[in-house]
Amino acid sequence: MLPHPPRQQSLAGKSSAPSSGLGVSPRSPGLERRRPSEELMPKTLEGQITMEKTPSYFVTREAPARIYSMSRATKLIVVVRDPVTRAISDYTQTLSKKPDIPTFESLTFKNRTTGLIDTSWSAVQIGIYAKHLDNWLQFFPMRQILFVSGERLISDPAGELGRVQDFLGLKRIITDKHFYFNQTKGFPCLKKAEGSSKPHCLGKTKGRTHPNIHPEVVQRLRDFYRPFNMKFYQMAGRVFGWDD
Ligand SMILES: Nc1ncnc2c1ncn2[C@@H]1O[C@H](COP(=O)(O)OS(=O)(=O)O)[C@@H](OP(=O)(O)O)[C@H]1O
Repeated sequence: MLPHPPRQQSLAGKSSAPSSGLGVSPRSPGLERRRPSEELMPKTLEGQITMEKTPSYFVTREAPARIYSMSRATKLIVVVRDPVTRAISDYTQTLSKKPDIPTFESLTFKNRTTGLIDTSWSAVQIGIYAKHLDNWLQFFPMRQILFVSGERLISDPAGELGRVQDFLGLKRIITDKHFYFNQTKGFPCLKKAEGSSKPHCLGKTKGRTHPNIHPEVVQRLRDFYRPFNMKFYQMAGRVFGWDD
């Protein structure tokens, strides 16, 4: 027998495997979190929400049809950030695992002289959000998709999570009171971790220092993404302000 379909799905970011989420999930009543890599999706009972997080789904061509055939009522949450910063972040993550890879600049351009961008490089490709969203809209209406601003998640975590809770039809349990800004980490952290009375920040792999990229390269990428960003704002019904 197939497991009961999850009612909620979350897709964002870089990694291709299901992962434990952003670590900011004080337990809401009825919110279950499991890792499908470890066990099958559990049955979802009345009043419960089942959640799964696989960042690469957002950019996987087959994912919308597969999720739709499992449950067309699935709600989708995607964290998006400025695609230029995202590409640099993606590169930084790869570099930390494989220090011998070519420079960011050489991977970005197909032809450095003409400034032609290599759109087949995944770090560039993933940031073309409008294109990926198009795929999802073939199956799911916009009202079932929530885009969370990666920038606001840092500057106003409670505000962004307020939107998430509303979208899921949950009471606003996570508020400003749950966060503090950790100066050392340079990011918001939880005052109390789940099931503990101690503060909790995300790990060392979140919030790494990015390498300095030549401003000309950054500008060329900004110009490249601008039209896609504009299209994306229109489709998503929210201006993320990446080109201000
Ligand atoms: N509170 C808090 N603490 C630390 N980091 C935070 C936080 N909120 C958002 N971020 C941003 O999350 C980025 C890492 O998320 P990833 O996209 O790599 O996650 S995942 O691998 O897809 O699970 C990470 O990107 P980098 O700065 O490039 O490391 C952060 O900018």
